[in-house]
Amino acid sequence: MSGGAADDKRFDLIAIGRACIDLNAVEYNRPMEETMNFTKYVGGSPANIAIGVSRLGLRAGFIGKLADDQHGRFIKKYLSDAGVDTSQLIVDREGHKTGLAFTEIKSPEECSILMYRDLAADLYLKPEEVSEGYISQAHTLLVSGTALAQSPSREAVLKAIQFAKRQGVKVVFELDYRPYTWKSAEETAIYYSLVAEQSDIVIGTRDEYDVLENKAGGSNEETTGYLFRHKPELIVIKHGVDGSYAYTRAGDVIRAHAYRTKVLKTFGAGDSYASAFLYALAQGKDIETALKYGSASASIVVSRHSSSDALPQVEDIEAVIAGHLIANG
Ligand SMILES: Nc1ncnc2c1ncn2[C@@H]1O[C@H](COP(=O)(O)OP(=O)(O)O)[C@@H](O)[C@H]1O
Ligand SMILES: O=C(O)C[C@@H](O)[C@H](O)C(=O)COP(=O)(O)O
Repeated sequence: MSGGAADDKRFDLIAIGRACIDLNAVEYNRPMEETMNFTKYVGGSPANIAIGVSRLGLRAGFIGKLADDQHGRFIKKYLSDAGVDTSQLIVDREGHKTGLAFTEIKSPEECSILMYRDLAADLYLKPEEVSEGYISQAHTLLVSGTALAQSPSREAVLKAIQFAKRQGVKVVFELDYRPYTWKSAEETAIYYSLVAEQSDIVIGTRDEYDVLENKAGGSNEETTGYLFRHKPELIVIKHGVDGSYAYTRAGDVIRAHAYRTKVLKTFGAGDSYASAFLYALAQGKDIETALKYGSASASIVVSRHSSSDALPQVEDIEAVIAGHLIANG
């Protein structure tokens, strides 16, 4: 994955999946039952990642489906203003709705998300709405695991991956597991492993890899031993505030620490991490540096209110890395 001056590609990264609305509690340190005010932001993991890489200077596009309503139009404008190409954002004509995520900030350690995703428009993206020509214009296709939860979005994503492989576009799989939309653990593991085995890079938390492998308490060694028998060349496994590891097919293991910060809430960490990590790789930085970019970006976002508006600029990330305050280090 690389950008650069003599580049015949139009995009560094195209993300596929959901673009939704986050409603983040304005009153902190309170249960949802007592929260009266929420601020509206664009949300949805792949949308956040597209916004994140665009804010860092990469050329990003998005493939997805939006509700034909005020929320859908808000999302499209926000993505477009953030520099993300929205030409492949299809407007739903069948009455489906924008997915909503209400966030609860009980304490900096205790956050949760209450999702309203019945009939969410993003899950109705159809295979015939995915363009091979569009995907061919990117270095990287970023796939979100949640988009595999239901048909026809599932088939649309599988087709996008087929196109990417045919066009020599790298596939990055962000596991992005949201239990709400899946029917069973077995179903999730089948589709997660199917896609992970075909991807060039896989990014997820330790818990998400356990979902992929349909077992509890798995180890990074078991996960990498399994996935390196397939396509992946790089596997990133995140362990929350305890940091993260990158494993390469060549056998390197690189550890990154989390950066210490004043945490407001924990959600948004994963999307900011993925966007800055992928940005750094696209800039040709080594994996150790890319992990630092991801960790630094996440430390910034967990100290701010949103997961999208809060995504940082390159200078903010580099200032954190230069400041070098490591959590649990
Ligand atoms: N409390 C925290 N303080 C600082 N950085 C954090 C904190 N929690 C997570 N991070 C950073 O965000 C990264 C991703 O967090 P994690 O919780 O594993 O992912 P996700 O948000 O996808 O569940 C971690 O590897 C770490 O660098
Ligand atoms: O992914 C969603 O639909 C909600 C997100 O927009 C939300 O901000 C969030 O939970 C981000 O999660 P994370 O980056 O995986 O922590």
